[in-house]
Amino acid sequence: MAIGFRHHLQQQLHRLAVNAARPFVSWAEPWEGVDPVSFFMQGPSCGFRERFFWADRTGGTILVGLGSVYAIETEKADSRFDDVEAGRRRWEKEMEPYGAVDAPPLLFGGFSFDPYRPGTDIWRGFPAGKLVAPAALLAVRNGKTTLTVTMPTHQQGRDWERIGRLLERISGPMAAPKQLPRLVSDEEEEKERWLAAVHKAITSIRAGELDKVVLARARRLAFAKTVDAAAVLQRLREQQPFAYIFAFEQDGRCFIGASPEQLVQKEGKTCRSVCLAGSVRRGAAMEEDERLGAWLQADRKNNEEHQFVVQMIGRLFSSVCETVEMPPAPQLLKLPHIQHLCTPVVGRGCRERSVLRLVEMMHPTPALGGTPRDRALEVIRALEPLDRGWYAAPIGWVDGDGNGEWAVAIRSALLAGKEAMLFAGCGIVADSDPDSEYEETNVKMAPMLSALGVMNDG
Ligand SMILES: C=C(O[C@@H]1C=C(C(=O)O)C=C[C@H]1O)C(=O)O
Ligand SMILES: [Mg+2]
Repeated sequence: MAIGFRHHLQQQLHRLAVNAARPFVSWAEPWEGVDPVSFFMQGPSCGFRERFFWADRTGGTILVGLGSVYAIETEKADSRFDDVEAGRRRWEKEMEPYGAVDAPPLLFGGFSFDPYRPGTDIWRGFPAGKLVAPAALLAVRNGKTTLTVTMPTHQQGRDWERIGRLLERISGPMAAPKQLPRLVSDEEEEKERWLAAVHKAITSIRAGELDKVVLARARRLAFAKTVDAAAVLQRLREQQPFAYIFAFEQDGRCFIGASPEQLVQKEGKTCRSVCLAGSVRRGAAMEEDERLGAWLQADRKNNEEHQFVVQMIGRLFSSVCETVEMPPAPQLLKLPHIQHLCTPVVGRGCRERSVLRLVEMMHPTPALGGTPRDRALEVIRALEPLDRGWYAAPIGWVDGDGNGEWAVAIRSALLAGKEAMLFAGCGIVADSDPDSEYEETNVKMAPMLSALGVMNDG
């Protein structure tokens, strides 16, 4: 079956390439029975140096990409969104899609949190902005799986060889992801220093210098062996069913996570977002859990944290959409380790053509930066010693029409060889208590710790 399929694909692409008027062609073909994580796993052994994984909150859309046939990368802080959007438009013109119409080729991408802050070596390969068109894309939508292969028309050799290998391997018996290695060290920023930074932020807020700022901290884990991204991905999929599961890997460095937070989705003229801020842990028994949830919904400090996000996203959607709908009071979003205040927002009659424009306007929302935005970014630069890299920044995909979905890359870790760097932050407002905020960041690291096999929470 694999040989027949491979031949068929190659013939289609060859025929298209010969007649194509544009520099790239793609062919999409239904391809049932392939597991997305197994597909992801095959990347390195087939010679692909880039891998991408995306599953939306419902698990209804799963996108897995291997390789890179077209990439847009920018380090320009002032123009990064323009650069990336210009690259997307160029892509739209240079690309001829054929085959199954419901599976168009797309670009995976990500941005750094703060391009004005000098980057450190740990985030090598993760620039201020990047979009990549994979050579092979596996897409699961509405229960149907398709493979889309994208090739430059002038030269198909190297990537074609890799795809041939991929088709061969994926039809054979599947290996399981590697076992997770043993933890050998665990370092974090000194707790007292972080608490002092939070204390300073509270003082500035009470002095009226700003309303809210999000401060983050990191934890560096070292393992006895290399951490297999596919194994972590598999566990995240099992353990975090209502989160966006994402992975963005290049040259063996993989940024991975399970984020509950949608930044923005655009589908035609409809756009959606979720305001997420205000948190408490889950209770051990149902009664305690409900009590904590009711406390969160009534708590003034958490509601204040939340309202800054609602105001900003509501205002922004109103400026680009004809109508905006949102519930009058926040709902509870319950995840395995944590519960949040949550306000979904829907905008109709959106005037922007590309989701990337919406990403640009929205990042960073007060859920990850603060209010007012510029003042909060200054406070983060002054008080946070961390290089956030792509943590707390937009990650997602866009297609040739400008539709796509982006999440905020939180509950995440950067995997590099035997090391994993975990990140978590929390919204500081006038009524914050440093010790409770510290505890909140611990709860937010639990999903990644559990996926890495470091925390056993059954
Ligand atoms: C910053 C993070 O989470 C954000 C902060 C929240 C809060 O402070 O209550 C809640 C959800 C997220 O918007 C994180 O998980 O690292
Ligand atoms: Mg909070």
